[in-house]
Amino acid sequence: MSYFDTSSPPAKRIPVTLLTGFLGSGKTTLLNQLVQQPSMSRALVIINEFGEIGLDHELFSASTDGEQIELSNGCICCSIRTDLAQTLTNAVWRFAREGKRQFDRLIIETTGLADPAPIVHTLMSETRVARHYALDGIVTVVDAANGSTTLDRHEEALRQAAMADLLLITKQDVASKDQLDALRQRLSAINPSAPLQLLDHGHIEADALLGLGPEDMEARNDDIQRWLGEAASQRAAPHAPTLSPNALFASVGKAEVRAGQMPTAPSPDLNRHDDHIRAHCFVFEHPIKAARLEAWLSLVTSLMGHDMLRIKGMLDIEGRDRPLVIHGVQHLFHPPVELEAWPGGERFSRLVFITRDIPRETLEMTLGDFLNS
Ligand SMILES: Nc1nc2c(ncn2[C@@H]2O[C@H](COP(=O)(O)OP(=O)(O)OP(=O)(O)O)[C@@H](O)[C@H]2O)c(=O)[nH]1
Repeated sequence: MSYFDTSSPPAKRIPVTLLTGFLGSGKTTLLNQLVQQPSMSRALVIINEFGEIGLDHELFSASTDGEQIELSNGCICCSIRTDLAQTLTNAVWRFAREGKRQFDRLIIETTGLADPAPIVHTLMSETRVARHYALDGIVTVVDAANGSTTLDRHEEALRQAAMADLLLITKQDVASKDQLDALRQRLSAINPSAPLQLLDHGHIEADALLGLGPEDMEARNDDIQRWLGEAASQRAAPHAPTLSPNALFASVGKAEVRAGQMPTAPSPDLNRHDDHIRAHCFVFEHPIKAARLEAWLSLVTSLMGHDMLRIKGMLDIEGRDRPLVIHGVQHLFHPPVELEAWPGGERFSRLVFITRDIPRETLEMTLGDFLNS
């Protein structure tokens, strides 16, 4: 499949929101609030539990119209992926009346210990699932009081934060201001492209969680900038290391950019526990040759896919007038989306990578080699 081929846009599929977050972070509390809202009235909810007792199932007050299914005795990220695929495939006819599907949106609440990646793979690469469903966004809930400790101790929590399209911080009422500030900074360093929002006992407009992928932003050009992250809206400083006459490189953290400083790597202190996870932003001033970038993406994602947590980009491709938006999770890419116009009239390519244990230099050198070959 070409990363840049927009000739046959996919048929409209059921958008899926993956709701993740560590144990006790507040996922079910949020779901309980969400399903009361009108925009969720035709949502099907799948709750994955770990262990034999379906506690969440009992705590969850089902919406009046929405439906829910419980998957238990395992975690969808590992042992019951096949169950998930089967459940999703069956749901299309199981929740239908007179040949009409009764839901038009799906929310999957994962267990607190789930790595989102295998679930995303099931959604995007299992043919029978991908035919009906499309990932809309990954929403990760982080507890303000325990979040930092959890990120220190649990790789799963780090991956959940790194892969998110939206980060929601819960329990601010029981956290100190210092705890909250430190967590915000840390999350921004781990995943500069995900907006952060505070949640009070799960209260939030459901719409804030929907349409997080580029497809829905086509009509809202300004949101693309947010989707890519503030980091990606910054052109590299004039003296930033140069890849080639055509390419400038920057690796920036949201905090630094917000403060209006020069783009630099996040400070070691901020990232001391998260050394493995890094966000890298590449900025290119001149049009890119599609075949070369595609060959490079294909190589790096096949060699390092597991550690290439997210890839987002808005590209100026040679021969195209409009911006092309790409969006990948590990080695899987959503169909590319062509936007009507360049946001803010600024025509240049931005690529953001959130990686685990992939040094900036590796990306920088190989990308430079491919683009200049
Ligand atoms: N103080 C406070 N408590 C909250 C908030 N949000 C959730 N909680 C509480 O945190 C506890 C855990 O919330 P849940 O919604 O069950 O968390 P969960 O992520 O679904 O938990 P698991 O199913 O174990 O992964 C519950 O007692 C909630 O009432 C909040 O904003 N403030």
